[in-house]
Amino acid sequence: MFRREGASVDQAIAKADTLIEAMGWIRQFRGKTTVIKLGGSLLDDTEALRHILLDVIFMETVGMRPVIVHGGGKAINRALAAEGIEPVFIKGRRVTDPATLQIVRKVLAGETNTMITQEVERMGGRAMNLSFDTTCVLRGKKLQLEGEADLGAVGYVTDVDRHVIESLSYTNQVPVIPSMCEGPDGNPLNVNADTAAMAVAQALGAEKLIFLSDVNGVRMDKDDPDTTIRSLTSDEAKELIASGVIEAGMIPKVEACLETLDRGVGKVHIVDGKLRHSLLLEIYTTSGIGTEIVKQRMPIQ
Ligand SMILES: Nc1ncnc2c1ncn2[C@@H]1O[C@H](COP(=O)(O)OP(=O)(O)O)[C@@H](O)[C@H]1O
Ligand SMILES: CC(=O)N[C@@H](CCC(=O)OP(=O)(O)O)C(=O)O
Repeated sequence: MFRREGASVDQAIAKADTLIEAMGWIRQFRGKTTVIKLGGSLLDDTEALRHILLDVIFMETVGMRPVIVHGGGKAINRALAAEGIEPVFIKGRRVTDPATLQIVRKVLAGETNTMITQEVERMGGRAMNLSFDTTCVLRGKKLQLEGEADLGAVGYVTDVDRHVIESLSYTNQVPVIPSMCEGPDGNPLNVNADTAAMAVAQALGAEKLIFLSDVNGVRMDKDDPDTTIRSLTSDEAKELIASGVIEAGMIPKVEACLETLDRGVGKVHIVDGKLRHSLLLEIYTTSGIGTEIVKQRMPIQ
């Protein structure tokens, strides 16, 4: 005879309660675009990546419109080392000579882009790679940092083909975009992935831009997770860059946040992608997680 187990019914009710609780924030973000920047620091961690992509598939399934922009700095460094090429960075940007550019293209627009897209599909989602080599959606110009040496084939995005990206979102596919753009002469330029994500978020009028990295936000001591700063204003962030507290790969990330805020987005978050379900936590908790950067702090009433 069939007998219901009390405990399993209770569990099922708890799960149903969770779904109902989620309804508010699903409604809030349904039909809205969230740009997720996936740092190369995370892409090596298969478990973390799997959980992030599951969150992305969930978001897409409930009608949010996630768009992935990814880097791959660590994988590029490995591929360069295999060829005996020493990486050189200026203010967090890779100096990109022709040999380096070839490797960046193979790793970013080729291997990494394909791997993320295939992983989404393998887990039951639908994704489309919008790589420089397949469907180019980012165009730009060569970047020259003020007072710094020539960076080579490094660019910044000036034009985003939002119609291609949106048409994928509207047909329930997750666009996956590597951080390279086409220069004015039709040749590829290497773009820092944080700045590429910023450009995409602005062009799409995204509701949110989330930087997923391997750290739980901006820290006073970059090696000490207990020194994470929960909230920073633009001015405070600039001071931390000037004083050297924010360095290396965190510089372009924070600069991208500042520029996004300057264009009218209310808040940008830097979140630890290794924390399980960090994406969903970021979206449905009021205070968010990681470091939030705001233009100005609201006065306490
Ligand atoms: N003040 C800081 N707080 C946190 N991380 C920092 C800070 N300054 C430098 N970093 C470094 O920035 C790294 C994140 O940037 P990056 O390596 O480019 O990551 P991603 O691949 O996610 O873009 C961290 O792993 C950390 O080593
Ligand atoms: C110009 C420039 O620096 N391009 C970056 C692109 C990849 C990237 O930004 O990857 P992360 O997100 O892992 O840092 C590079 O070559 O490393």
